[in-house]
Amino acid sequence: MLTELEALGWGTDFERDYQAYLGALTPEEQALVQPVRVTGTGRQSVQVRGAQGEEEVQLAGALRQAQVTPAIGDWAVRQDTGAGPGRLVHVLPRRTTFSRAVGADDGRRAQAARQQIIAANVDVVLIVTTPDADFDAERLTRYVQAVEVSGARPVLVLNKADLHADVTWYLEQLRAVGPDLELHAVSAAAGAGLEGLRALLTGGVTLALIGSSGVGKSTLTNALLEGDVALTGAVRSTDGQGRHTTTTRTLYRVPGGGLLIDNPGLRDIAVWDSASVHFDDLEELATQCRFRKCTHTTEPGCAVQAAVRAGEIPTSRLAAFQAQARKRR
Ligand SMILES: Nc1nc2c(ncn2[C@@H]2O[C@H](COP(=O)(O)OP(=O)(O)OP(=O)(O)O)[C@@H](O)[C@H]2O)c(=O)[nH]1
Ligand SMILES: [Zn+2]
Repeated sequence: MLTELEALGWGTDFERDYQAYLGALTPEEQALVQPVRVTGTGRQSVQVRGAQGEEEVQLAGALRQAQVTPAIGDWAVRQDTGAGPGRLVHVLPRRTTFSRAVGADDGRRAQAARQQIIAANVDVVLIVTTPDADFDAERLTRYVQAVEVSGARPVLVLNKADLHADVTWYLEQLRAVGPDLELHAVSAAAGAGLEGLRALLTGGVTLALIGSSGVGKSTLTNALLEGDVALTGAVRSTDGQGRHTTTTRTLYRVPGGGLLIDNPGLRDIAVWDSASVHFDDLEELATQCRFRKCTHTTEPGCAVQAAVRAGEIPTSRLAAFQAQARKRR
């Protein structure tokens, strides 16, 4: 049996970072905090879920000052405030991130450009396509690369398989896109082939869907969630000062297990900028390399190479990390 936190995607990596955070607190302070996952985001507040259930919380002043913006899927630290809703005091390092540059072309200083995280800690991304005029193997290859760079695992899904008696040609094309990738042919509308996708959602796996408009992402989401959600659930509530607030919940628990993020920004893969990915996990690992200026190529005692060899980090993600580091030098 999974604990409530594990069912939300909690694991040893987050536990380690959380313990490190606790280490800097007094025992009195430690007693006031719990880990929570961000399930919805709004202008002034975020929706979180932890062992105690779901709640809307405010950001601590220190987080605002540091311009830390919790993203959907983030693991964060909630602190009791004594009365009323809690507040978020810390965001744990992200394992995977999808981000895009914002503010770069709004006519103001280029330095004002910053990264907006679209989603954090996604484990598996379904790249959805259809056996029709939308099918484009080259575009699918770019999707696969973008997903690998984020640190998540891409899975190919041919939806609307019911459109043809025989989809063999499409499946062959998809196999060529990623010979090692898991591949599923489904019909979301007919509910066919969904067992294979449900099998991906064991434990606390977090899934997201991408693909062009009209390939059936909403239909697939509804099928996986068994119509169990008020889709694009706007959560209206009243904060500690009696103000009305709205957060948009986009991380859902799937009835049979696992979690699903359905986020408009994530759908719009056209705006993804792989040069702007964050590498919190790799930067943290690099602090354990024997040499401070390790390039993570052939140095002995390289913690990053060790993680790649252990299969914890995809090679493509390390390559993207090194390319970004070269640009900075
Ligand atoms: N034949 C067939 N049609 C499907 C299937 N799944 C979805 N559709 C239809 O395809 C159309 C688009 O489906 P959506 O789920 O809205 O697609 P989407 O990817 O969410 O589109 P956006 O919201 O624009 O990104 C709808 O008319 C669905 O009924 C399927 O398995 N077979
Ligand atoms: Zn190294």
